[in-house]
Amino acid sequence: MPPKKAAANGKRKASSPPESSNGTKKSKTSSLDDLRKPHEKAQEAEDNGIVLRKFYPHEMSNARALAYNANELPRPIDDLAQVLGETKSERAKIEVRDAVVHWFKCDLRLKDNKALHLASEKAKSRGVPLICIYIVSPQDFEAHLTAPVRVDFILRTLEIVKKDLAALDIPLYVETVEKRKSLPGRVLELLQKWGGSHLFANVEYEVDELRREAKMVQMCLEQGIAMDVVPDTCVVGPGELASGQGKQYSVYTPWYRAWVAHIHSHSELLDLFDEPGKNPGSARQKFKDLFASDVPAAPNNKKLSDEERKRFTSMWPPGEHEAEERLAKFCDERIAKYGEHRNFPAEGATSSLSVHFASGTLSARTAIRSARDKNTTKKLDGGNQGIQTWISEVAWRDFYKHVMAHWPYVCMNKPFKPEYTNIDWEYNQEQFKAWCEGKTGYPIVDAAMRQLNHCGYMHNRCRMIVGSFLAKHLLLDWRMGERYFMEHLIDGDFASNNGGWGFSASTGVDPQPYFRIFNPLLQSEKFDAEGEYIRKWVPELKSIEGKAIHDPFGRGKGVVAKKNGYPERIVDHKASRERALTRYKEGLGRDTT
Ligand SMILES: Cc1cc2nc3c(=O)[nH]c(=O)nc-3n(C[C@H](O)[C@H](O)[C@H](O)COP(=O)(O)OP(=O)(O)OC[C@H]3O[C@@H](n4cnc5c(N)ncnc54)[C@H](O)[C@@H]3O)c2cc1C
Repeated sequence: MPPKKAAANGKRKASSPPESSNGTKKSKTSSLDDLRKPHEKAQEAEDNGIVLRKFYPHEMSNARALAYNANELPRPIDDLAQVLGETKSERAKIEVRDAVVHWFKCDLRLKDNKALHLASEKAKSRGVPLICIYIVSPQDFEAHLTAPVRVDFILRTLEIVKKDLAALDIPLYVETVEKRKSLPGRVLELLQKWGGSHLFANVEYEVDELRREAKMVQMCLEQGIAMDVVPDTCVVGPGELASGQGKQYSVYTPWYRAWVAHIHSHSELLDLFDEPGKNPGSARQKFKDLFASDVPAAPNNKKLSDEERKRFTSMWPPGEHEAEERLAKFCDERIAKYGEHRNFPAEGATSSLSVHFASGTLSARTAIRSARDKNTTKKLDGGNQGIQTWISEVAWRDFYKHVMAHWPYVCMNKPFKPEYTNIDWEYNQEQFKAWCEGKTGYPIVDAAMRQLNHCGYMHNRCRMIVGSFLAKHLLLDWRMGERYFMEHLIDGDFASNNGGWGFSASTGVDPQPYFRIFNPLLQSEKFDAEGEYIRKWVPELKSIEGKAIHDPFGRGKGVVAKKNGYPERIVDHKASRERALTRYKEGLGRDTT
C-alpha cells in the first residue's frame, strides 16, 4: 500500500482524468452537499433491509460513487496507507516495553501469518512475551451479516488456536465487546494494562475495518503504542498491479496475467512466514489469567440450535491443521482433474477450502505455493491444466479484494456499475421466501438453496445459477440475495460474495452483459445431467427418473412431484426473461443520481 498524499482541503487530488468504473460516465459532482444526497431509491433499499441504517448512512447517490472513481473522494485504503506512512518514523522510535500484542481477526492460524510472525519477532528481539487477542464483537457480526455457522466455525477455531499457542507459552485472550465503537478503546486499554508497546494486525480490506484501523494507528500513537497493520490475506495486495497506462484493472483476465507475471518476478511473494517462537517461560506466571480465560459461547444474536451445532461441527472441522490436511489431500487426489470436473456439483471435485480462506485458517500464499509445487513446471500458468485452473480460481479471491479496495462503494451497498441502481427491482417477499427455502419449482435452484441452508455452503456453479435466477427471473434486488448468502454461508467473504453477485446480476466488474440470462433448465441438464445433485437435495423428486428430473411438471411427472409436495414453477422462464430484458434496458436508460 504505497502512501498517497491528500490535498490540503482533505480531498484527494485526481491523479488521472475523472472516469467512471467502466468508462461510461463522468462524475457530475459539483459540491459536497450534492454528494451527500441519498440515491432516489435509498428508502426502498432501507425498507428492504439492504442498507442497515442502524450502522450505516442511507444509500449514496450515483454521483458520490462516481466521485470515488474520479479520485475526488479519498479511498479508505489510501487513508490507512497515508496514516501508516506519516507515522512510520514515530512508530519506529517506540521502545518495546513489557509485551507485544498480535490481534487476530480473519487470520486464525499460526503458520504463515505475517502480522503474527512480525509480532513474534518484535517480542523476541527484546525477550518479552507475545500476547494474542481476539475480540468477539456481536455488533460487528450484526453489521456484517456474519452467518451464525461462520461465527460458530470461528469460535471452534479459536479453541484450537488457543491450544496451539499455549503449547508455545503464548496466551490467547478472547473477550466479547458488545458495542463495536468501544472496540478500539478496549484493545488499547488491554495493551496499557499489559504494558504492551506494539500491536500487530493484518489488513482487512472492507471499508469499516480500513477506517477503524486508520483511526487506531493514530489513537495508539497518542498513547505511545506502535500499531502496525500489514498486508497478508492476498498473495498480491490491492493496488500493487496497474495497467500499462497506470490504471487499476477492472477486468479479470488482464489483471490475472499481470498477477501471474508479478508473482513470477517477485518469487518472495510465495515465501512463507514462520510460526511464532516460544514465549519466555515467565509468561505463564505473569499472564496466568489470560491462559485461564475461556473462548466465549456464541453471542445471543448468532446462536445455533444444538442440532445445527452438531451438524456443522461434523461437516466443518475447524482449524489450520484440518485446512492443511484438506489442502494436501486435494493436491494429491483431485487438483490435476479439477479443470474438467469442477463445474459438476454432484462430483465434489472442488477443494472446499473456501471456509478456511475466509477465516484465515489457510493462507492464500500457502495454497498457491502448494499447488505450484505439485506442478512439473513450477509455474503458475504452465504444466498441468487442473493446477493452473485452480490457481486462477484462488486468484479471483485476490481480484475481488482489489476491486473492493479500489471501488470502495461496492462495500457500501452500491453496485460496481452505479447506474444499475436505477433498475426498478422487485421486492416480492413471497417469491423471495420461495427462493430462500428452495421452493421455486426449478429443481436445480431448489437443490442449491437447500444445500446452502443445510450445509452453510453451495457449489460455485449453483451460486451462479441461483444468483442469476434471483436477479433476472425474479427480478428481485440482487442485494437481497447477497445479504441472504452472507447470513448463511460458512465461507461468507464480503468481496467474493459481492463479486459473485455482481457477476450473477450483471451489475459487477465482469463484462457479463445483462442480456446473458442463465437458463436454469439448460444449466441443470448440462451440469447435473443425471440429476444426482437434485435427487440428493430435493427428496420430493427422488423417484423421478431420466430427464424429467430437471422439469417434472413440463415433462410429464407433475403428478408425482405434486403428490410429494414439490411446487410448480413460481415464474415462467420465457416471460421472466422478457421482463428482465425490458426492465434492465429501461433502468439503464434512466438518468438518476
Ligand atoms: C453469487 C456468488 C457468491 C459467492 N460468495 C462467496 C463467498 O461469500 N465466499 C467465497 O469464498 N466465495 C464465494 N463465491 C465464490 C465461489 O463460489 C466459492 O469460493 C467456491 O464455491 C468455494 O468452494 P471451494 O473452496 O471448493 O472452491 P474451489 O473451486 O476449490 O476454489 C478454490 C478457492 O478459490 C477461491 N475462489 C474460487 N472461485 C471463486 C470466485 N468465483 N470468486 C472468488 N474466489 C473464488 C475460493 O477461495 C476457493 O476456496 C461466490 C460465488 C458466487 C457466484
